[in-house]
Amino acid sequence: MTALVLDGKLCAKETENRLQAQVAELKERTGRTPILATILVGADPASATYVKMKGNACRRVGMDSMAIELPETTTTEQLLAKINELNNNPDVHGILLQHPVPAQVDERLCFDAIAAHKDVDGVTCLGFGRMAMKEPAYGAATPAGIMRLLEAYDVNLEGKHVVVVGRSPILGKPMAMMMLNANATVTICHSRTQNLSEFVKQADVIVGAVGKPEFIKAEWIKDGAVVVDAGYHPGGVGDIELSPLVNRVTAYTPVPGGVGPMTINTLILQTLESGLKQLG
Ligand SMILES: NC(=O)C1=CN([C@@H]2O[C@H](COP(=O)(O)OP(=O)(O)OC[C@H]3O[C@@H](n4cnc5c(N)ncnc54)[C@H](OP(=O)(O)O)[C@@H]3O)[C@@H](O)[C@H]2O)C=CC1
Ligand SMILES: Nc1nc(=O)c2c([nH]1)NC[C@@H]1CN(c3ccc(C(=O)N[C@@H](CCC(=O)O)C(=O)O)cc3)C=[N+]21
Repeated sequence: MTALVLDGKLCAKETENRLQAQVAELKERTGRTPILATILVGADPASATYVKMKGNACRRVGMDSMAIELPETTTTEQLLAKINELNNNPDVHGILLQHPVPAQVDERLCFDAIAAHKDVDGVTCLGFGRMAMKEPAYGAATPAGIMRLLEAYDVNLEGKHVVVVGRSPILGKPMAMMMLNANATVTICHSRTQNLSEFVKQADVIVGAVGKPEFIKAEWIKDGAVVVDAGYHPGGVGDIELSPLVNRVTAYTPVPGGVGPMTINTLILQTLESGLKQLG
C-alpha cells in the first residue's frame, strides 16, 4: 500500500495564492492591508525563527506585520500593557503572542488579554469555548491547520476513533474538541495515561502532540491508520516514529512539510478574515 502524503507545504502554498488575490482586492478597495502584530518575549532562537517565518508568510501574501520584541525580563504587567495597546490600535487586525513566554510571566492571563476579534492564533479561553460550542471563533492555529489539511485531502473523520496524544492548551486540547465537532469518537491521552500503547493501537486517526521525538512507536499504530504528527524536533523528526509506517498506513503528514506550514497558513488566513471584518 502506498500511503497518501498529506502535503501541508503544498496545501499552504495553494492557499497563499488565493489569499494573495484577496489581499490585493482588499487593498484596491480600501487602500489598506491587514496587519498582524507578533510579540516575542525573550531571545529563544527557535521562537525567534518561528516568529520570523510568520512575518515572512504575511509578506508573501501582501499583508503587513509588526514585530514586537520584548526583553527576557518583561513582567506580566508590561506585557499586558503592550497587548492592551495593540487591542486599541485600529491598524492592528491580529495579535500573535509567541508561546512559551519566560517563567515570570503569567501566560494564560496575557493570552486572555488579547481581544477576541484580534485572537487570530486562537489562544484565548473565550475563543476556545466558542470553538468548542461551534460558535464562530478563530481556532487555535495548529489544530485548525490540521483540520484544514485533512479536509483538503477528504479524510473522513465521522465515527472514526481519533486518539490525540497531548492535551496542551493550544494544541492537544483544542484538537480533541475540533475532532469531536467533526463527529469523531475521541480519546485524549497525556502524561498520566496508563497503557498508552493500548489506546494508540485502537486509533483510526492518531495525532501526535507530545513534544518528545519519536515517542509514539510505529508498532503501536494499526495498518491503514491516518497519522498526523504535530511534533517537530531538530533533525526533522516528529513525535511519531514515522519511517516504518509509510508503507502500511492510509495517509500521513510528513515532518517537515506537514503540520508546520499549515499552522502558519492558518494564522495568515485568520488574520485576513479579521482584516476583512475590520476593514470591510
Ligand atoms: N508544527 C507546529 O505548528 C507546532 C508544533 N508543536 C510541536 O508539537 C509538540 C507538542 O507541543 P505542545 O502541545 O506545545 O507541548 P506541551 O509540552 O505543552 O504538551 C505536551 C503534552 O504531551 C503530554 N505528554 C508528555 N509526556 C507524555 C507521555 N510520556 N505520555 C503521554 N503524554 C505525554 C503532556 O501531558 P500532561 O498534560 O499530562 O503534562 C502534554 O499534554 C512539540 O513537539 C512541539 O514542538 C507545537 C505547536 C505548534
Ligand atoms: N502562540 C503560539 N502559536 C503557535 O502556533 C506556536 C507558538 N506559539 N509557539 C511555538 C509553536 C511552534 N510552531 C511552529 C510553526 C511552524 C512550524 C513550521 O513551519 N515548520 C516547518 C519546518 C521549519 C524549519 O525548517 O525549521 C515544517 O514543519 O515544515 C513549526 C512550528 C508554532 N507555534
